[in-house]
Amino acid sequence: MRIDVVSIFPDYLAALDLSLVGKARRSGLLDLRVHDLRDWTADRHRTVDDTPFGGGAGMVMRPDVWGAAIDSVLGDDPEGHLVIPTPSGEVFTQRHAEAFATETHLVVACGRYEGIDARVAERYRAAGRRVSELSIGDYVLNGGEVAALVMVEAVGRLLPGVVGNPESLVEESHGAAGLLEYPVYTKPPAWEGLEIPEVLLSGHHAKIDRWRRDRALERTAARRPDMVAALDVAGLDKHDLRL
Ligand SMILES: COC(=O)COc1cccc(COC(=O)c2cn[nH]c2)c1
Repeated sequence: MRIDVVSIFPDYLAALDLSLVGKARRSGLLDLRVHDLRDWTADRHRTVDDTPFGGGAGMVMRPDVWGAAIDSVLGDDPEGHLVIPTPSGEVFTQRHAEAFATETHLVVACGRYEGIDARVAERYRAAGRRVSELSIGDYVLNGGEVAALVMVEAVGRLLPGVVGNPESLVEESHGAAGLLEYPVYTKPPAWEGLEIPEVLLSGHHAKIDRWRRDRALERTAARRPDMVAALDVAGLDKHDLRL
């Protein structure tokens, strides 16, 4: 899989040289290329922004510079999917990460200032290309780079061969079950006077699985009522629903 990230702060993406994503790059599983948007400017000052039509504070990123950059990294690849992190986007979820991990080419455009001229997304949609404007959460960042790090990590770790034990990808928060993760424990069995739940020492796997599912349901109900609403109730037996 190829991912191109375009930013005026390419060094921000240096973290992607580390750990699992870095390993995936070095092993060739992930072809990640980071680009400086200013390489596509045509003026001496390498200008990427200008004042907003209609007035208002702040600056808007120019469509001509972004168009040149995206054309260059998308090339004539019909599979290329343009992803634009933005506070006003659809929420990026594990479902998006799973879908993106099956694709061949993502281009992530990192906006700054007040945003990218809206005609950029419009132009690529009109040209029949897939364009996704995605938010990583309800807060405002100074630019799309942090969101790009989030998305590249969430997608990269799902690529076959990146995570040593694929089993560890299955039983996860926001996984297919749509529940939050249950609490986890390791040695020592007693720490600061705190014990671990007895059932986890029982070796009784059916009871352990039930205990974990109950804790996941409890946590999801307490912390993410929105996820409970989306639960496939039909998939839960009466025992689960007693919570
Ligand atoms: C069409 O899209 C754009 O213009 C994007 O422009 C901007 C402008 C400022 C900041 C950002 C970064 O995204 C977030 O802040 C963000 C994403 N998720 N949660 C917060 C992007």
